[in-house]
Amino acid sequence: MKYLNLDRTDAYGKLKEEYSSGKERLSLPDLLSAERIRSCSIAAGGGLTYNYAAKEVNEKVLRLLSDLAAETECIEKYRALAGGERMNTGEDRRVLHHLTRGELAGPVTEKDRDLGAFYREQQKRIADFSRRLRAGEITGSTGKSFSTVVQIGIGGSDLGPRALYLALKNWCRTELKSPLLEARFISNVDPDDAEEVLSSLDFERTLFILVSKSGTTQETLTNRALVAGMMRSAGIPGLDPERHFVAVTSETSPLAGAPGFLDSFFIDDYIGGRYSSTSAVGGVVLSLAFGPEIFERLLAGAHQADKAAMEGDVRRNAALMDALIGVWERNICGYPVSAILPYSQGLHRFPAHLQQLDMESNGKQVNREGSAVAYSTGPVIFGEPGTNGQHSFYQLLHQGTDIVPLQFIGFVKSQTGYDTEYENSTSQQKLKANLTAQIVAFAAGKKNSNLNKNFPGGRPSSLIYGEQLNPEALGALLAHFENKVMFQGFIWNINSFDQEGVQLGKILTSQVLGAAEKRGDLLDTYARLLKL
Ligand SMILES: O=P(O)(O)OC[C@H]1O[C@](O)(CO)[C@@H](O)[C@@H]1O
Repeated sequence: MKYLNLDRTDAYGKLKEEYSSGKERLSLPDLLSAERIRSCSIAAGGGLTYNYAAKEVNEKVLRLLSDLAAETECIEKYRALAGGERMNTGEDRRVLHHLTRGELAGPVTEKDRDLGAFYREQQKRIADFSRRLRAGEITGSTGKSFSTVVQIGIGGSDLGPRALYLALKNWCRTELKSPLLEARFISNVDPDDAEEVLSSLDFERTLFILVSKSGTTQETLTNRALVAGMMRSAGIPGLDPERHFVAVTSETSPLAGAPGFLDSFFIDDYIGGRYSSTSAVGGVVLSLAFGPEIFERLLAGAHQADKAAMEGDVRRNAALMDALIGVWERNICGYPVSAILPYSQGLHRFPAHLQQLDMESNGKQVNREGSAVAYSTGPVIFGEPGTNGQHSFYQLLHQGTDIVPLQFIGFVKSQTGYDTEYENSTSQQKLKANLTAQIVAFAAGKKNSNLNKNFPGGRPSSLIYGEQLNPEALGALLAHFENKVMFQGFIWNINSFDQEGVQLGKILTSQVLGAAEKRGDLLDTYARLLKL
C-alpha cells in the first residue's frame, strides 16, 4: 500500500486548480435544484440516507475527489485495518472496533486467539449478566433488585455510551414492554458532578459500572473512591460497595482481576476509547438499561454501515463521500470549523461524542511516520440540536464572516409518537419544516439591499436522515461518523488512532498534585508550575 501525504497526490493539485479557476461554477445557489436533491443521495445502512445536494461540489470536483480516494487507497486501507493490520502506527496496535459488530475481512487472529471470538464472548457474558440482573436474579448487597446503573468513566468511556443511552431512552420507553433501568453518568473529577448524581440515588438499588480501558485514569479512579466512600458513610446496614460495582477494562489493566467488583468485562488495546461504544464500554450500560437485544440491534445497524463503507464506488459510499467532501472543504475551501446539527432531541449529546471522535482522532500535525504535514487536518467540531441552535448560534452561521459547513441529521417520525397540533401543524411537522427551511436558507440565501438583512447563502450542508431514530439507525449513524473520520485520516496520511496531545496536561497536573502545597491560590499554583 502507498502512504502519500495529501499534498503529494495528483488529485490535490487538480482540486486546488479547479477551485481557484472555477468558483462561479461552484456557486451553491446555482447548483441546488430539485433534480440534484434527488440524485445526490446514498444509502448509509440502518435505513439512513446521506444527501449531499447542498454541498459546493460539481461533477468535476466529484470526479477529482473520487480520484483522490483511489490515489490514497482509502478502501484498501480500510480492508487492511479491518483485517487486523497494525494501522495505529503511533502505538503499534491493530484497530479493531469494527470487529465488535461483525467480521468485514475474515477472522483476525493473534497467537492463535480469534479476536472476534473474544469480543463476541464478552458480548455474550454481558448479555447473560444483564438478563439475570434485569430478572432480579442478581441483587444488591442488601437483597434488593437493581433499578439504576451509573457509569463512571471519562472521554471515550463516557461520551459515546452516554450519547447512545440518551438517544434511545425515549424510543425504548415507548417501544419496549420490559421495564428499563435508569442510567446515570459520572465523568468529571469535579466532585459536584458526582454529588449531584449520588444525591438522588437509592444506593441499595444502584449498580456502578467503572469503565476505564487503561485502569489508570485519574478522574475515574477518584470518582470510584468518592462513590465507595459515600456508600460506606450512608450508614445502611449490610450495604457493601464491592457488590455494587462491575468493571469494564482491558485484560492488562491494573483493574483486571482486582478485588472489589461483582464482575468484570473486557476489551483490549485494539479498541480506542473514542471508538469503543460498540464494545463492552457501551455494551454493559446499554444492555443493562434496555436489554441485550437492543444493543444487538444497534450493533447490527453499525455493521450495515461498516459494510456499506467498503463500497469502491465513491458515489455509492456515504462515509467515503462525506469524508472526501470534508477534505475538500477543509483543505481546498479552507473552512476550519464544522457543526453537527441533529433535529432530534434524543441526539442532544451526540455532537459532544462526535467532537471527541473527530478532534481526538484527526487533530494531528504529523503524518503516520511522525513527519510534520504542510496542510490542515481535522476541523473544530461543535453542535447542538435544532431548533435550539437556531435561537443561539445560527446568526453567525447565516451572516457571520466565516463559512461553517453543516451536518444536519433528521428523522421523519418522532421517537415517542406523542404530538400535538397548534396553528395548523404538529410539533414534529414544525421540526421537519425548520430543518428543510434552514438547509435552503443556508444554501440559497436571500438578497436584500439592506446589507444587515441580506443572507449571502453559499453555506454548504449535508443531511443524514431516516424514518425514525431506532437502534439500527443509531448504530449506523455512529459507524458512519467513525468511518468518515477513518477515511479522512487515510487521506491526510495521519494516524487517527492515538492521542499524544492529551498527555502533557496530565503530567503537569501530577506535578501540581505532587508538590508540597496544593491548596494555594490558583494564580500562585499557575506561576509556580512554570518553575517545576
Ligand atoms: O478508558 P480510559 O483508559 O480511562 O481512558 C479515557 C479517555 O482518556 C483518553 O485517553 C484521553 O485522555 C481518551 O482517549 C479516553 O477515551
